[in-house]
Parts: sequence; C-alpha cells; structure tokens
Amino acid sequence: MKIGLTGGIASGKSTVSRFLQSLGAKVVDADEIAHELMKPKQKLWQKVVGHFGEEILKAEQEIDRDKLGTIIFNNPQQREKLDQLTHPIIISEIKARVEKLEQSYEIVIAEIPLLIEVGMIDFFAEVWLVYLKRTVQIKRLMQRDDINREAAVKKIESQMPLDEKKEYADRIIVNNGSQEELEKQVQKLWRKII
Ligand SMILES: CC(C)(COP(=O)(O)OP(=O)(O)OC[C@H]1O[C@@H](n2cnc3c(N)ncnc32)[C@H](O)[C@@H]1O)[C@@H](O)C(=O)NCCC(=O)NCCS
Ligand SMILES: Nc1ncnc2c1ncn2[C@@H]1O[C@H](COP(=O)(O)OP(=O)(O)OP(=O)(O)O)[C@@H](O)[C@H]1O
Repeated sequence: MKIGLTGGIASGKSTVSRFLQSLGAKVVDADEIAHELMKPKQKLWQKVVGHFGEEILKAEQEIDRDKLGTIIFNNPQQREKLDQLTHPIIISEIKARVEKLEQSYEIVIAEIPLLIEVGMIDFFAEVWLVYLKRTVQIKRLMQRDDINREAAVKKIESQMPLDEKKEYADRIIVNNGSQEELEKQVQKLWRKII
C-alpha cells in the first residue's frame, strides 16, 4: 500500500514519519530526494545553477540552500521557476523509488510537502495530512528555523493553505498538542491500516 504523507511547512511530517518508521513502515522523503538530485553533477544541479547563477553556490560547488531559500521564499516568480525546473524530475524519482519499494514492503509512506500542489494525489492509495493551527505552525517554524515572524509567514504562504489541503486528505492527523498525543494518533491510524 502506498500512502502519501503531506502537510504544511513545520507541521510535523518528519516527526510522523519517524513514528511510522518505528512501527514498520518504509519511508521515502521528498526533501531528501530533492537535496540528493541537487548535489554537484546531479540531474538538477545544472538546471538550477543555469537559472539562478553561480552566486547561489558555496565552496565545492554545492548549492547554498539558505541563499536559494531566501530567493524563492521572497519572490513567487522565482519560486515558480524553481518549481518548473525541479518538480518533474523530483516527482518521477519519487514514483520510481516508491514503486520499487512497494515490491518488498507492505506499507510505503512518501513524505512530500507539496504532494497536493504537484498533483500526486492519485498515485497514492491514501493521502494523510498533518494539520495544525496557524498560530502553532508559525511558532514552531520560527523556533526550528530561527527566523522572525515575517519570514515564517512568507514560507507558510508559499504553500497551499492547510485548510484547503484538508479537502484532499483521506485522513487528518492534528498536531496542535504534544508529541505524545501525536504519536498516539499515528499508532491508532497504523492499527487501522495493518
Ligand atoms: C528551497 C530550498 C533550497 C530550501 O532548502 P532547506 O534545506 O532550507 O529546506 P528543506 O529542503 O529541508 O525544505 C524545508 C521545507 O520548505 C518547504 N519548501 C521547499 N521547497 C518549496 C517550494 N518550492 N515551495 C514551497 N515550499 C517549499 C517544504 O515544506 C519543505 O519541507 C529547498 O527546499 C529546495 O531546493 N526546494 C526546491 C525543491 C522542492 O520543491 N522540494 C519540495 C519537494 S516536494
Ligand atoms: N507535537 C509537537 N510538539 C512540539 N514540537 C513539535 C511537535 N511536532 C513537531 N514539533 C517540532 O516542530 C518542528 C517541525 O516538525 P517537523 O520537522 O516534523 O515538520 P515537517 O513538517 O517535517 O517540516 P518541513 O516541512 O520543514 O519538512 C520540529 O522542530 C519538531 O521537533
């Protein structure tokens, strides 16, 4: 069974993935795949540097993700350009990995922040959404990325609003409370699918 796990930035997807992994799921992480594909000489590196220029590089030709993030989270046109360049390749890599793993594992979870935005809903048997209140999301994002409120809001607003995402989800995991409460919800969902 292929399950797509999504949510907003800093909503708790990776935390949920960790719980699912410890319960026995095999997890594929879209952010990790994107990072791999953007390493020097990999498929996306050339495309991204070709458009954004060498000023986004740091030592050893690595893409400086802080710099690239600052550009795209402050400029919707540049974000759209990056998405156009990267998403087709990221999507096909996710699909290939999930399909391969599905041959050996009962449950494969793909953690994909922009699953709904990129139109991957139908690839999965179910879509799970990690949801939280905007106030809690802003607070957690500010804390985790060590950024101010304005920067956190910009990142959140570069994605489809979570209330809209809810309409596409088969199951909703609410993460306003403690990590223990979150873990209990995940365990309950897990029991339903195995
Ligand atoms: C913008 C980049 C450089 C920031 O790197 P950084 O290491 O700081 O963050 P990380 O990659 O861990 O992403 C953190 C979160 O940002 C959000 N995010 C990332 N890219 C985007 C985007 N294009 N649009 C909206 N939100 C995004 C996601 O919620 C993601 O979980 C990096 O995320 C990137 O290269 N993004 C483009 C590829 C992409 O779209 N990835 C998402 C795969 S679905
Ligand atoms: N229930 C919780 N209580 C307190 N902190 C939490 C809770 N759930 C997650 N966090 C914290 O909030 C931050 C975001 O969580 P996490 O990294 O799991 O989100 P994410 O959705 O994977 O983020 P991203 O979109 O950036 O990949 C982390 O610092 C995490 O430790």
